Amino acid sequence: MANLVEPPFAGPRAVTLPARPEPIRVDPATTAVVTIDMQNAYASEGGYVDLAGFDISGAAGVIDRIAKVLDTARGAGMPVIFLQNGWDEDYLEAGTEASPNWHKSNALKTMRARPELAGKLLARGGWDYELVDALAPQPGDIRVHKTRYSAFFNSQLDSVLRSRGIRTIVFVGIASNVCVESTLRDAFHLEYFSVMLEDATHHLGPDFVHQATIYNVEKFFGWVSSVAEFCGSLGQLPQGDT
Ligand SMILES: NC(=O)N/C=C\C(=O)O
Repeated sequence: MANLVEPPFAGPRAVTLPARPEPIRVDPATTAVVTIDMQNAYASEGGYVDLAGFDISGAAGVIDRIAKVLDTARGAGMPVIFLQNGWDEDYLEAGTEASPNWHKSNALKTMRARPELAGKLLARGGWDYELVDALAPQPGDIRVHKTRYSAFFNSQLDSVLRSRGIRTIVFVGIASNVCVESTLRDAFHLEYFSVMLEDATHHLGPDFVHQATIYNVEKFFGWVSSVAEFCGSLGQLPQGDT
């Protein structure tokens, strides 16, 4: 078996999470689950990425598996944080033509190509921006707004994590190759340990981009595990014992 990774802040409640390239000790007292952009935009028919022509057929299974992860995390006393991507209803936060976001955002491009959608995609307050019904936040869960691919950029995420003593992040959500990977890379540079649950994420684009993200995480930025391994390891802790 590969060497165990045991961060020095892993305390007495830490469990061993089977992961690649090595198993890693995960302590619920210093770990949070960060759920990236599980909004109608990214996971529902008629949402932004569906309208923009991406295949979202894998999203339904991911929603079910994330629900299991969140139940297990809450039972173990780990914070659950939901990121929501988008902008204000006037799209001021999206930037102007002087921003690469204006040119690269497929939501903005889709709305420019289809004026009947103007104001509907990723606008705070609208259906597209809302989290999918099956992952409605529970009391104690935290919601954080983000305006670019990395959830750390210009958001409250770093403060929310640091103020709770969080050092390890378990990543789930959509899309593995865009916002999950962007955020996980920034997490590495901010000295967080990151674990991506590969079957609780879904990608935008061909399957090889998902595989490339898995490779990048495993080789350079963190650890890769699965929903079954996470729920099996963290689920063995006494419920509610924080
Ligand atoms: N949540 C994401 O990974 N988003 C990817 C693309 C976009 O928001 O346009």
